[in-house]
Amino acid sequence: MALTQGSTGAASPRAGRIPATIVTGFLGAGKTTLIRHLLANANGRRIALIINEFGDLGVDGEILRGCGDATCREEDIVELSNGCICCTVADDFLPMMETLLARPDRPDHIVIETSGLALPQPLVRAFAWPGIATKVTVDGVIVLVDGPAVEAGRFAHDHAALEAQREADDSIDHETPLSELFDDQLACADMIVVSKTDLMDDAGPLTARLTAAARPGVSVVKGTPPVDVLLGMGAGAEGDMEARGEVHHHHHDDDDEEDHHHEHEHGHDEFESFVVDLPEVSDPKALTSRLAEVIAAHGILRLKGFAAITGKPMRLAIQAVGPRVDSYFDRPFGADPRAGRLVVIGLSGLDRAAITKAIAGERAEAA
Ligand SMILES: Nc1nc2c(ncn2[C@@H]2O[C@H](COP(=O)(O)OP(=O)(O)OP(=O)(O)O)[C@@H](O)[C@H]2O)c(=O)[nH]1
Repeated sequence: MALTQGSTGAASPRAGRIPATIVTGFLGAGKTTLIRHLLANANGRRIALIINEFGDLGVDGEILRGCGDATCREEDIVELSNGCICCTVADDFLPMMETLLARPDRPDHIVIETSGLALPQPLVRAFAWPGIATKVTVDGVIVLVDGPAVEAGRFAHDHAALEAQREADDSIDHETPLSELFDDQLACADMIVVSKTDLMDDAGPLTARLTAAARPGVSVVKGTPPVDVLLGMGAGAEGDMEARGEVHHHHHDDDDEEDHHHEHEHGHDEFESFVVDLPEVSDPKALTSRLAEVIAAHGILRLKGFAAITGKPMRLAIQAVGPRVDSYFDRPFGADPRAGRLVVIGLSGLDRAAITKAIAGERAEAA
């Protein structure tokens, strides 16, 4: 493959740059689902996958490794487990990219799944850094939008309504970071994919709203677009940051572009996540209804992981977004210990002890 040549640095600036697609979107918007679709339909492209986990449990990596697809090779999945990319770009992301690019079997395409709470802008900007800019280009930023959630106003992006709300009540501020994050995601998008439209009566009004909020010419699509639509956009996003809401808020008159610490007010401290170990359970239905109760009682935004069910060789994958709990058997435990793990994500202030207890209560009940 041509890309492995020219390592002495004589290549022209554009030649041989590996396209990288960034997949972003809120918690549970469907990023992992879209990436599985990409991997399963890669059509011979070698895709390297970078996953920016939120929290300390590599659940998305586990889910993707569980896909059993031959194109989904273990060594092609790299996890960044230090949380928000924008805080760890220099220490974590850039060295990892350099390692990836130094491999003899360089990928044809790189796909990066950001954690549901990271801003895309700092990540895109990292591609303009020396040492990376000549080797990789951002092919496109795909923003997943959870159709039913946004339609229900859970991640409102209507500034006028929000300002009115803030004027009325200064104490409401945990909504602001969510809406800002949402706006920032939309502003950076090359394509917006609305997921879960199968659960909506009519996605038309939401699609129209998103089209109006996005940059001109950005397409808003429903469901699962073909891979050739998702990859190969050729956006060169790292060279186009002004158009993408880069300076939209915080410290926009600060010239020191490399001072990432000045951009920390984007709200990821408003969230927390923790891991609950889950011993084998006997009744999967009791488990999922228990989890639904815990989610409702504690305002949990996202819960995912897997469980061991007595008598079943397969892991029970568990996915909850808001009140909806899905479960399915994804793959055999194999050599892994037969025990479950769940990552719990919510706004800061989760009552960890009570949640852990409530989830363990299931164990006592089911036994
Ligand atoms: N009904 C329906 N469910 C979907 C669709 N897309 C995704 N889901 C479900 O929504 C849940 C979350 O999907 P994921 O792909 O894990 O979302 P994610 O954005 O990767 O989640 P985080 O990484 O936690 O932010 C899973 O249970 C999916 O099966 C869709 O189009 N329709």
